Amino acid sequence: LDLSTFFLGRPLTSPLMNASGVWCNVNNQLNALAESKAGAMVTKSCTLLRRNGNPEPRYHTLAMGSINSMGLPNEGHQYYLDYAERHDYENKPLFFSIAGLTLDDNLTMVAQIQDAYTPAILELNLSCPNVPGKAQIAYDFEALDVILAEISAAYSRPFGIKLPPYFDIAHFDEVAEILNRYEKVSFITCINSIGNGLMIDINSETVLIKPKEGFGGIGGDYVLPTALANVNAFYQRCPKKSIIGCGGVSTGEHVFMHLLAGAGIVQVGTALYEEGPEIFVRLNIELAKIMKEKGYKTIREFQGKLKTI
Ligand SMILES: CC(C)(C)CCc1c(C(=O)O)[nH]c(=O)[nH]c1=O
Repeated sequence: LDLSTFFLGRPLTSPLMNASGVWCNVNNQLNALAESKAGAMVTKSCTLLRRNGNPEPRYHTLAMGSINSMGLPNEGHQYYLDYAERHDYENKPLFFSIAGLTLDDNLTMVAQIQDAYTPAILELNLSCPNVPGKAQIAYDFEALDVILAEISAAYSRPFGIKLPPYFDIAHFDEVAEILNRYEKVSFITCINSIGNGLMIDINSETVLIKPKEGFGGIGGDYVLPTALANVNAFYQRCPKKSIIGCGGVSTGEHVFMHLLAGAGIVQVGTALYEEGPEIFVRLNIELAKIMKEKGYKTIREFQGKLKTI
C-alpha cells in the first residue's frame, strides 16, 4: 500500500487530506486529523477575530452532497497559530487557511504567520468576502490581482490559493494569466463549493438552511465534473504550479480521477463531514486497489496523465 508522494518538496504518506472547513475548526478535530491516515491536513479558514458564524441550520446533507452557508465560524487566527506551534510536522504537513474580511485583515494575519516561523503552508481562501455588493474576490479579477500582489509583497514564503469554480474557458484563461504572474503562488486548490445553490423540502415547502434565504455553497457528488475540469484547466495553464484537487470525492475512483486530471493532493470535504476521519483509511485502500489492478506502483506514474480521445 505505497501511496507516498511529494508536494512542494514535502513527503506525504498519502495524497489525501481534508478540505478546509471540514473537521478542522477546533483542537479535538485537528488532533483527529493529525492522528488519521490523511497525508496532510488544513485548518478552517480563519479571520483575525473569533466568529460565531451564521445562525443554524447552516449545513444540510443532500441526496448527492451538501449545502452550507456557515458564515466563516472560526476560533480566530491566533487559535490556529497556537495549533500550528504544537503540530508534529514530521507526521504530516499542515496547511493554514485564511479568509480575512478585508485585505488589511489578510495582511495582518500573513504578517503574524510570517513572524511565527511556522512550517505550515499558507492557503489563501479567495472566496473570502470582498466589498459588500461586489463579487467574491476570485470572481473580481482586478481585486484578485491586487490581493495577490499585496500578499506576495508581504509574505516571504511560497503560498497557495483556494479558488471557487469557473465555468467559462475564457475565465480559465484570464485567471491563469493573472496567477502565472505571481511565482510565489506555488499551488492552486480547485475547487471551493459551487456558490449560492438552493435546495427545497417539498413537505414543508421551505428551504433547508436558515442563512441567505436558503442559498448556500454546494458540495459532494454534484460538483465532481466541475472540480475535475477546474483541476485540469489550471494544471494545463499553470505548468510551474502544483494543483490540489477538491470537490466530489467520496471513493478511491474519484481520488484516481483527480490525480489523473493533475492534482498532486486530493482534498475531501462533504464525504469527510458525513463519514469522519476514518474515511481516509477507506479511500487509501480503494486507491491502492485501483493502482494495483492497473499495475501502477507509484502515483507519479499516472498523475496528470489524463488522455484526450
Ligand atoms: C463563503 C465564505 C463564508 C466567504 C468563506 C468560508 C466558506 C464557507 C463558510 O464558512 O460558509 N463555506 C464554504 O463552502 N466555503 C468557504 O470558503
